[in-house]
Amino acid sequence: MLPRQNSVYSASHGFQPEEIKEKLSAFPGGSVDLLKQEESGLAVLTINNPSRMNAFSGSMMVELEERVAQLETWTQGKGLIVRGVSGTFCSGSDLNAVRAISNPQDGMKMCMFMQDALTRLLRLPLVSVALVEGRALGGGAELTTACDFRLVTRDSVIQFVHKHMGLVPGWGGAARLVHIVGGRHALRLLGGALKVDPELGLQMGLADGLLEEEEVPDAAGAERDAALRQAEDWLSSYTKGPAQVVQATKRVVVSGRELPLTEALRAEKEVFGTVWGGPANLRALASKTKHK
Ligand SMILES: CC[C@@H](C(=O)O)C(=O)SCCNC(=O)CCNC(=O)[C@H](O)C(C)(C)COP(=O)(O)OP(=O)(O)OC[C@H]1O[C@@H](n2cnc3c(N)ncnc32)[C@H](O)[C@@H]1OP(=O)(O)O
Repeated sequence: MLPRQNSVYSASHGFQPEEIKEKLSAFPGGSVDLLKQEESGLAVLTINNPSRMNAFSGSMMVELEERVAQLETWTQGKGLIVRGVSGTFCSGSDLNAVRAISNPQDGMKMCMFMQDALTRLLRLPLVSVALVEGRALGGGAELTTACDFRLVTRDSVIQFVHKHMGLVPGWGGAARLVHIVGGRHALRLLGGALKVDPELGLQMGLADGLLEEEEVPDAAGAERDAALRQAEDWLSSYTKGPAQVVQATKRVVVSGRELPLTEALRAEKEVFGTVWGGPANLRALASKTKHK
């Protein structure tokens, strides 16, 4: 069974998605926008709540899950860029909503909901990039870890501020961070609530690339479009070719990342069977080209 088909939680954990959605929807504001480019197979997921530094309201958490569900069924999808508007990535949960659901029961429900949504985001059979412009704080820092790669701009800061709030990550960010940078660096970032600038991010392996500012003729809007274009160019190196092959590639990596070896090998065999002798394989064999 490929990991993507296993939700993190079930009813036995008290996980009732519809009930939690209803509760979260009581905290409106902002949006999570999805733009799918059918021709290229690239999509952009935008965290859009500028008056709140792109903090996640309750309704935005619900929208995030809905967008992930849309992407889970996108058979022609190959790549995904996650970004925020107005030069900020995301400042985590909306603190107004957090205050209203600060009781243990509601906190656990929000935690399970966001862990499930972000785990499914990372498991998407698309190559995903967090385009980190400006600040990514708290849950926003956790969101960056729910993408395969992180590209940062010169002004970016990723900070797991949870300790300052008497918390630990609740959206799965700690578990993913250990996988990305290792236990020692994860303990430094969480225990010290370190501000990760591009240099530190590249040094620790949290950042996969630095997007240098491009000379652009006019307003900041064009500058941000330049960052998106650079991110798309970077991503295109990994999304060339048929969607079926790109999706199969991500699936075998997800299996290898999450499953014990024997299960990962069996999952790999399953995926291998979907592309062996497939159209792309037969075309490549027919062309007899030597790959550089
Ligand atoms: C599991 C993790 C999860 C959780 O525990 O549920 C969390 O993520 S908890 C939240 C963690 N995030 C934070 O603590 C960040 C809080 N925000 C800030 O530290 C600062 O706002 C900033 C992001 C560093 C920006 O500072 P600055 O440039 O000085 O702007 P302002 O502070 O004036 O913010 C502008 C405007 O945005 C509102 N804002 C910012 N962040 C949030 C937020 N997380 N929730 C709600 N509102 C937020 C801020 O209140 C300002 O609004 P106005 O006061 O109405 O102008």
